[in-house]
Amino acid sequence: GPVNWCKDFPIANGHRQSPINIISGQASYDSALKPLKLNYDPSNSTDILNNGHSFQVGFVDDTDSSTLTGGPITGTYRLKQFHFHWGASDYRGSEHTVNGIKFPCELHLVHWNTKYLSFGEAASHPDGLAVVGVFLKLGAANPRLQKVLDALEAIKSKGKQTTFTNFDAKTLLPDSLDYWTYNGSLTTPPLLESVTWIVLKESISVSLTQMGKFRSLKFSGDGEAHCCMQDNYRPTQPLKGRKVRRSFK
Ligand SMILES: NS(=O)(=O)c1ccc(C(=O)NCc2ccccc2F)cc1
Ligand SMILES: [Zn+2]
Repeated sequence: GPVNWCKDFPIANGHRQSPINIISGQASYDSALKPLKLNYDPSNSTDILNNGHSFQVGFVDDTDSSTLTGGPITGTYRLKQFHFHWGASDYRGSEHTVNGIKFPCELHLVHWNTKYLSFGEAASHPDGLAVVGVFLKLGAANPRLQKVLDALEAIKSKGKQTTFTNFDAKTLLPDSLDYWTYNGSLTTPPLLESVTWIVLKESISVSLTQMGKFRSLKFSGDGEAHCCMQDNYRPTQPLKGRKVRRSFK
């Protein structure tokens, strides 16, 4: 788990590790930050996969049809996948926290800079990746999550994958695209310090029942001892002098 990662990935103790606790009062407003532009083509979604530490919905990323532009980044970043992190209880599960507050779940939309040839190549450059983080807050059932959650029946255990087409990732976003942004890393090994983080201020809702569906997944593969997929979040990491900016007054 996270405590041992530094043995195999010394960058775990690096200077721009993620996630972090966002202290809203210390985030400085930057009027130079542009509005986020997320243009996602629903026909680009391809599959949903249980990769043994989360589940992810994959997108075709061989053209600029599902992109992130504007915001704190320059150029065009392509959507590769989205996935979630969640807890065993409703009081933890998010990776980023706000003023010490944990959410039960956090969505990550992962994009890579098209100035590089592929995601893998981009992941090794400081401006290679951009991840949009969205908090999920306990409340009314979120109908926009339902299609994703219903697909989990088919990918209960590690390594399971099924087709997942015509999904519009934009439907998972809150009304406001106000955000905090800072320079960070992947939150799972290889923990590469190549991510411009864009964490939305507004959350989307998730119900207790829907959280139960996330927790019904298994870390384990078929035939292995059943191990519920939960608490798949990394604890917050030291800021080490980084500045967090905000796009909103
Ligand atoms: N939780 S997150 O920070 O949003 C995050 C996003 C993507 C990855 C990933 O793609 N790992 C595999 C990987 C990494 C580097 C190069 C190729 C890869 F497939 C890991 C963490
Ligand atoms: Zn993630």
